[in-house]
Amino acid sequence: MTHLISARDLRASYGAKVALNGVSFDIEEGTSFALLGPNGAGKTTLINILCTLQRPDSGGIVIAGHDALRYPRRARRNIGVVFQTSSVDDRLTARENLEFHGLVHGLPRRKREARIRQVLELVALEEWEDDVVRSFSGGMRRRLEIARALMHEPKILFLDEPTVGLDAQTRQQIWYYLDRLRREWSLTVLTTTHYIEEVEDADVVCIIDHGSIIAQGSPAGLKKQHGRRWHQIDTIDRAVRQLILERFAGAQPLGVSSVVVPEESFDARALKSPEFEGKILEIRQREPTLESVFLSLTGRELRDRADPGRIGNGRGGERR
Ligand SMILES: Nc1ncnc2c1ncn2[C@@H]1O[C@H](COP(=O)(O)OP(=O)(O)OP(=O)(O)O)[C@@H](O)[C@H]1O
Repeated sequence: MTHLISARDLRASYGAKVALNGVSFDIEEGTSFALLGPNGAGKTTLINILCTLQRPDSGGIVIAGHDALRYPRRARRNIGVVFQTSSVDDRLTARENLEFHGLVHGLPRRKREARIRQVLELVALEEWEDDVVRSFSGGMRRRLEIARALMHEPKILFLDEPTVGLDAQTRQQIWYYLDRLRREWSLTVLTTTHYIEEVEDADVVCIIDHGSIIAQGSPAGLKKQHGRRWHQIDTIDRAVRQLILERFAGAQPLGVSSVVVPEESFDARALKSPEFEGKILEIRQREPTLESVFLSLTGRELRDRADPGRIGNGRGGERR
């Protein structure tokens, strides 16, 4: 097994504020690795350190076999980065932005031309290559940023909150292109997000809170190890729901007349009592979610959801 990225005991602080409190992990080649955590957890600090923009107070990083703290340039050659805030030049065309990035990385003309065609095709921006970026939508800009980050053929792509500020449909597009990169280009992709729905398809999810990693594993593994099972109870009206909310510890309302109850406080016999006769429509068991993993590890909910109304993992579907 090849570790393309290894981080050891990374620590960083801003004055008295500790942003990273001893973070260690390994990322295998070809993996999609999602760093999930609430705002202020330390995700941006970690990305900045990994892409050699910021030095940690202590710790070590090896990227593609290079000690990134001693030889940042060597490490950097292997990395493409998409930052949280837009960094493309909106006075230039899409092609000019890519051309400029290729020049900075010293790509010869022929190689540059071929690579520009390749990355524009990947993010489906060929038709707009000669348009000025100022006229692009938020999603098109983000796609161009992904294309630009790939110009110098890095092995690793870092993306800091790649979908923040985009609408639901555009977020799906971005994930479609990132999935394609992983499938077709075998790239190692590290993304940070505070949208729990967006990490369901990652190979490895690393949950970070208050500057420390609190759990790491595949989404299925994390759910199995830390998730809670719930029972969804559909009732005939709000009044019955209220009764259940008062009776079962940790119960939460759902929709108009349903309620979810954690497995440990669920009591099937109580629901068969005369009090509830004819008032319960259906009882279903719900599998653990990553939301419940976060809740059981931190005692808090990761409330800032991408789209509270959406069911599912928020990916796939839209192509362009
Ligand atoms: N330049 C800075 N000066 C002082 N404190 C900082 C600075 N940058 C980050 N912090 C603090 O360090 C902690 C980690 O911040 P960081 O930006 O790495 O978290 P994050 O998980 O990326 O959150 P967000 O998604 O909001 O950017 C936070 O408490 C933040 O307030």
